[in-house]
Order: sequence, then C-alpha cells, then structure tokens
Amino acid sequence: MTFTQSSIKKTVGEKNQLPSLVTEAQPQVSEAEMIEAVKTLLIGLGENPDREGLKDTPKRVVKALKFLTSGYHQSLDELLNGAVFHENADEMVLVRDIDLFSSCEHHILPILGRAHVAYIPNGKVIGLSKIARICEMYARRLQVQERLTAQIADALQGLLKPQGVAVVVEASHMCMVMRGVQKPGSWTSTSALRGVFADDAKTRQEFMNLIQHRPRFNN
Ligand SMILES: Nc1nc2c(ncn2[C@@H]2O[C@H](COP(=O)(O)OP(=O)(O)OP(=O)(O)O)[C@@H](O)[C@H]2O)c(=O)[nH]1
Ligand SMILES: [Zn+2]
Repeated sequence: MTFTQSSIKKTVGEKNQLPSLVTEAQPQVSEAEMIEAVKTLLIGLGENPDREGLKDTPKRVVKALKFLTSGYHQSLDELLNGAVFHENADEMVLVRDIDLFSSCEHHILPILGRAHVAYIPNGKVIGLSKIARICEMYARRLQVQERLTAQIADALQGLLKPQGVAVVVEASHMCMVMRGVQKPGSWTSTSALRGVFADDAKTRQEFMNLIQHRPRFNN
C-alpha cells in the first residue's frame, strides 16, 4: 500500500511553517450531504435509517466525526496562546502518559493510546499543558501512528528549537482488535527522536528509562 498525499493541501493561515493537512473535498461538501451519506451507509448495512433509534444517528455521526477530526481546524499559534517562555533551563522536561484518542486513516476506527514527550530546552520552555494540546491537535485527525508521532516531535522542534525532542507513542488500534486480524492484546510503539536524543545514546537511554519508571503517585 502506498500513502499518497496528492489530494492534500496546507491549511490557509497556518503559521510556523508546519503543514496542517486537510482534504481538498472538505469545504465542498455540506453538512446535509454528509448526513445523507451516513444515511446511505446505514441503508447499505441493512438498517432502516428512519426507525426511531436511528432517526438522528446520521446527524450524530457527522457531529462525532467532526469532533474526532477537529484537529484539522486548529493551529499551533492558536493553541499555544503565547505560552512559550524564555528560561535558562537545560535539563530534560518530560510529560508522560498523555492519553491519546485518534482515528486510523485506513478504517476510521479508534487508535487508543498514550504519548510520552520530552525535550531539552535551549533558552525557551513551553507551557506543559500545551504539550498535551499539541498531541491532541495531531491526534484529532485521520492518522497513522508513525506520522502522529513525528508531527508531535516536529512541532516542538519547530517551536522551541530545543537541544532535542523525543516522542514515544504507545497505542492499540481498534482496526487490529475489533476486526481484521483481531489481536486485542497487541499494541504498537513508535518513536520520533530529534537533535540530541537522536545523536546521543546516553540522553536517549535516560529518556527511555524515565518513561519505563513507574511513578509513585497515580492521579
Ligand atoms: N503503519 C501503520 N499501519 C497502520 C496503522 N493503522 C492501521 N494500519 C494498517 O494499515 C493496513 C491496511 O492494510 P490493507 O490490507 O489495505 O487493509 P485491510 O484489508 O483492512 O487489512 P487488515 O487490517 O489486515 O484486515 C493494515 O495492515 C493496518 O493494520 C498505522 O497507524 N500505521
Ligand atoms: Zn485501521
């Protein structure tokens, strides 16, 4: 299978030169047409979309899908809200166990997992919650786990120009659990290492040790 990006374009107005991908077709389809398409799907599945329980389902499905892909309409500038601060810190900052809910682009089924994100500052730090928000922005798109992982790393690298960034995503793909090969226990780990995390084995190892360490608290 090849992954083609020929039908995608950059979101107008996205700053930071980080591409946000949307389909060409998106603005040309009305909500009514989307609702009608879900109705067609239900009929194709042998259902009666006019029965009481399903009457509002197409509308709900469109609303849910729009929420689950709302990351297409966010920009880094907007979500950062200026929360990048000058600071002389130069030790590793790690935010781990960030819950992720994404959707696989092959089946539009959930990818459930978590991200661990670390960086070593180089004169600038970012509001901690913004790291989780960046993860969410890229998760709320149709994704493959590898690209999601790389986008998080590249966003931080672009914003902070740190000494390095490391991102690990661990996730279970419902398309491998509920259908297809049906392997409920399986999960996939992907990493994206930039700067010193890619170049220096000791720094990388410190990060790997920290994400494996069980914290003494659990909130
Ligand atoms: N690399 C990668 N593959 C993914 C991801 N999400 C889903 N896939 C895989 O994409 C592939 C699509 O393969 P196809 O053979 O075209 O689709 P399929 O017939 O539904 O495949 P099966 O899942 O094996 O039944 C599958 O192997 C999925 O497991 C992801 O995030 N990264
Ligand atoms: Zn899938």
